[in-house]
Amino acid sequence: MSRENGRLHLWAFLQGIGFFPGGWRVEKATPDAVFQRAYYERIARMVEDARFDAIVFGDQLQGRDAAGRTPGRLAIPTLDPFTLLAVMAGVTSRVGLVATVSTTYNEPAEVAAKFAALNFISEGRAGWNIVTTVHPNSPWNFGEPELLEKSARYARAQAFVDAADAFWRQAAGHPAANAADALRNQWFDIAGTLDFPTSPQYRPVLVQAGQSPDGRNFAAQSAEAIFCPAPTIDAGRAYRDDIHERARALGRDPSKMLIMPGLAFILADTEEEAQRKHRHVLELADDQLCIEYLSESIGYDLTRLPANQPFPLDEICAACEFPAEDVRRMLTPAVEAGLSIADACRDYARKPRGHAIFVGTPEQMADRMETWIDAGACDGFTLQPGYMPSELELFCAHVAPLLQQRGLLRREYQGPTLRDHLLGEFRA
Ligand SMILES: Cc1cc2nc3c(=O)[nH]c(=O)nc-3n(C[C@H](O)[C@H](O)[C@H](O)COP(=O)(O)O)c2cc1C
Repeated sequence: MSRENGRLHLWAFLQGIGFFPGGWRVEKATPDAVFQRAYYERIARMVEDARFDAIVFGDQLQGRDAAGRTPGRLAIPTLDPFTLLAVMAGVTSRVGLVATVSTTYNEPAEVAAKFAALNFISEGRAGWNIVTTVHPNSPWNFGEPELLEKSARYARAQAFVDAADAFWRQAAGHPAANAADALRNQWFDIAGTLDFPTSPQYRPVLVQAGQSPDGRNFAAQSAEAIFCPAPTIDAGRAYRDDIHERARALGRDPSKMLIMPGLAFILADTEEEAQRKHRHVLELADDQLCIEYLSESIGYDLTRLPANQPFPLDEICAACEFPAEDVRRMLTPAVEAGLSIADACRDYARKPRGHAIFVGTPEQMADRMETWIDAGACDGFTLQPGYMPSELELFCAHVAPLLQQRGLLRREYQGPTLRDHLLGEFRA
């Protein structure tokens, strides 16, 4: 990678209101803005000025109030990523634009065509975070009773991506070697009828976040950038080594895939002030909200249970919608520690989904990022602002310039496409 491109990659994972479940209640938060075009335009310009590689939007296919379990307070909707990214493309010229899209509840020709559109109108800045959908309520929105089993979801994902790739290659005038396979499974038959001009990036950058063996193999096979939760340097290094080993076994060059662990953050001028802000955002998630939050993550209505008692593990595992063994593994430590439901849910809401959390000053955050990069724990970070937009603003204004001064982050983009930002070289 060219030095001018920096050693550290930055992606902004934007979840509407931010990372912490109580974040939308912070005085500086602007939850209403997630419905306004100007908000997305401003964020896109800010992130590009700070020289991020890309902006990413997630994908939630489940009804958040399914089974009456998670009433209104968690139900802040996520808007369609393609629409938001098209708006952002209109006010920027370099930053990458990544939409998360499921391969379990879409069809390849349709998804390939949407990404082709985003890639054209952004002049080669599109990326696809490929997910297989984990929430067990999602199938209800697609007329299906239950989620496909995980290895079947990943097998479908691989065939889906092959078919989409055949579409993009054919559209770019380079029929894929595997086009025949794609045609055989009857998923792909329209690209040949289209006459596309050449795009500066023939297909979107492929992104993945597999954790299970099936998921990691899929990521190692297909992804150019990979998200993961990594709470410590050792966890990051172990994940990166594992993916690199899987990639080598598949004949891929590991230097062509970036490992980007999630990093949530709260910033302030002093460490004490940052700690105070962190405590405040945690306090804003009251017991009721924390119990609803964990309820949604395991697919079981914990609000019906006495909050001052421990989890009745057998009762929950017999009825929860997520796989019982995963839920048992997740809740057992709290039961063994003798925690009440309220305390365990509060703990969970403090560290959502196992991601690393940084609380401190811009200088400390730059130090920490540099340490992780130097230790080979990652190639960059998928940043998840503690709440929006103020924490992202602080990062762009104060941490990004420090990273640039240290030669870690590009001062200028080296090329026009998202793939250029990842690899520091032009690859058509
Ligand atoms: C940073 C990050 C963001 C993710 N975003 C989404 C998302 O928006 N939608 C989704 O269905 N899954 C999302 N996932 C879940 C992954 O796709 C994946 O299912 C998860 O990491 C577990 O891996 P496994 O599928 O191999 O078990 C995300 C994971 C990570 C680490």
